[in-house]
Amino acid sequence: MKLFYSAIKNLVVSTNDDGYLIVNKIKTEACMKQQLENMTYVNDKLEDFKRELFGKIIVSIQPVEKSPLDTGDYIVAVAKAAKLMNVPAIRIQGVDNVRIVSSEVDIPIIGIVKRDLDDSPVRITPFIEDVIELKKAGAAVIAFDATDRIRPISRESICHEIHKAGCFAMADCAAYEDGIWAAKNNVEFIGTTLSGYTTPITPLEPDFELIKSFKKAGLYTIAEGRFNTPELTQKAILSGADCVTVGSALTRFEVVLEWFNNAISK
Ligand SMILES: CC(=O)N[C@H](C=O)[C@@H](O)[C@H](O)[C@H](O)COP(=O)(O)O
Repeated sequence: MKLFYSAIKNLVVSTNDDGYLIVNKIKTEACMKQQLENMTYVNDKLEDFKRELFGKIIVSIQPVEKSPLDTGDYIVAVAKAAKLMNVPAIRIQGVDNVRIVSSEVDIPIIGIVKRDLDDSPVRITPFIEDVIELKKAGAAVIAFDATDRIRPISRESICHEIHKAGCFAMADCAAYEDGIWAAKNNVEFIGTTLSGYTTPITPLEPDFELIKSFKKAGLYTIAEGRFNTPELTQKAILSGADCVTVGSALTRFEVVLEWFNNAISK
């Protein structure tokens, strides 16, 4: 990721693969022009993508595990339907699923890998290898757990690796501080994904206060987590979200069926 490039007189300041600053003398004017073009290209791509997402629904396609619907065919079919409905991006779990969807559907993928670790509560994209494999599989954005909890690899390293791979990063946050940390680390997209999932009890409602505080801090905010009705997604946008990710309500058949069953058995 060449986002950090900047030209100062006849010097180019960049970061190497390990995140260290390197200062190079510009040999020719053409070289300087190329560096600036690279920087502009990445920034333009980001701004275009942010505009495409703005005010829209991202669809998270993560079927219930071990369900008959937990198949590549189902995920691809939903991705194709999403594309036909002009959905600007989809969120996919698992390297194989990202690979099959990216080979069959032309739609930006926010990729994640979920793992259940013995020694850490962090589940979403905990390892460097996950980042590398998601990139290879075709993810445009890689989301990761951005909470400050015990974890195998630091969130700084994960974030650095995502940018090094040439992908945009999305921080799955549980609290305001996570979003601020992410913004300081040049994370492009800030999500409310983990709010309510780092505490013993998950509230029924989504976290509208977190959306408001992210927006107030000037962060590009993706509302995610329990936006189960059109009314809640509308309230997310009115609270300042740039876009909203919906998963269960659109793609988890068994979960939705249970909502209906619970309603009539009361
Ligand atoms: C907490 C966690 O692990 N969330 C996951 C993140 O990828 C998914 O299980 C959710 O389905 C997704 O965030 C969309 O949310 P909802 O299904 O509530 O619309």
